[in-house]
Amino acid sequence: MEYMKGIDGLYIQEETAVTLGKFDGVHRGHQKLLSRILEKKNLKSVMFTINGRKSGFVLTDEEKRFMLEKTGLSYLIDCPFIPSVSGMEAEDFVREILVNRLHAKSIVVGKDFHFGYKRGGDATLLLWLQKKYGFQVEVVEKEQYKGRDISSTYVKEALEAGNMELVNDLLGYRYFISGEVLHGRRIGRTLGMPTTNLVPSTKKLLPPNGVYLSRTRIGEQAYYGVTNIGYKPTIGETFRGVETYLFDFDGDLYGENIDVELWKFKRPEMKFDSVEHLKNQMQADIAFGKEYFFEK
Ligand SMILES: Cc1cc2nc3c(=O)[nH]c(=O)nc-3n(C[C@H](O)[C@H](O)[C@H](O)COP(=O)(O)O)c2cc1C
Ligand SMILES: Nc1ncnc2c1ncn2[C@@H]1O[C@H](COP(=O)(O)OP(=O)(O)OP(=O)(O)O)[C@@H](O)[C@H]1O
Repeated sequence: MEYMKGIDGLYIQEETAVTLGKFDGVHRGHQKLLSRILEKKNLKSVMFTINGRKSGFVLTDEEKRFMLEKTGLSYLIDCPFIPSVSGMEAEDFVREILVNRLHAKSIVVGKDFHFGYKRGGDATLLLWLQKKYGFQVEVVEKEQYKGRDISSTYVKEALEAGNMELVNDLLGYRYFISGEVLHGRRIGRTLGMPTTNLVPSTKKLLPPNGVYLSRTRIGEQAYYGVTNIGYKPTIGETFRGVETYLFDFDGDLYGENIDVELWKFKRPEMKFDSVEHLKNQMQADIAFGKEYFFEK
């Protein structure tokens, strides 16, 4: 997969099948569009992403790239929402970008897709322009879950509520947090519970602080465990971290990149009056997690 940022110098020689949108989270609805462009074997597949926000993403840019890399997508275009793009009239965008620079022969969008200056363009306009510019448009019905259209907004609502089962159903894969394993204060070790600490990107949208049942991917391996998200109020930390106790793991992970999938919310993070009480609660969390993963 080739990654391209911005539209300066943007040019793809080959003929393409393009899908357009924000694509935060690459949820099940987005995946439907993606599979349509990937089906067109005689065309290169292009995901044209455009997003104006600076933070609060279900997937960070790196995580999105990691996910899309595995799908066989040919090109990922990351276009900032700058005036030279957002100010373009819809048809100008189609002609200048999609036709002249990307050689789009197939365009796939969801039913409610809007683009161009003041969201002036939509799927109907694209259908209208098919003949004039020699491409074919496919307008995809919205993928639903329990009677509601799946959208990034829906995923974010579920995430903010800590409803990981719903988040994961909407995404069609398990929500995860990527990062490098850093050194904690090494108190975990003295508690008999060594943990992996990572500090997520400030752009990453996290569920509420608390303890979650998790599965951590490390290269080709995966380990079940329990993860605490928060500031560790008992010992008082200055940053919001993601800390995981891995079941049945013994080794050194400092410096490794890991992906922590969150499966289920267990309890909110709490401030304990002693480290001993915290330790007892952590042991109870671990016992709960082991029962969930290994005895269900
Ligand atoms: C499963 C689990 C649950 C935790 N729950 C809490 C909590 O409720 N309150 C808290 O202050 N810290 C909590 N922590 C964080 C501990 O304070 C932390 O693991 C310990 O102090 C070691 O930190 P260190 O890795 O920086 O040495 C939890 C950690 C884990 C792994
Ligand atoms: N549930 C869905 N089913 C099919 N297509 C979808 C679905 N959701 C979005 N799309 C399409 O995927 C593309 C990217 O969508 P985009 O990320 O911009 O919106 P969204 O997922 O609805 O998020 P938001 O809630 O931020 O509007 C658009 O073409 C959109 O119409």
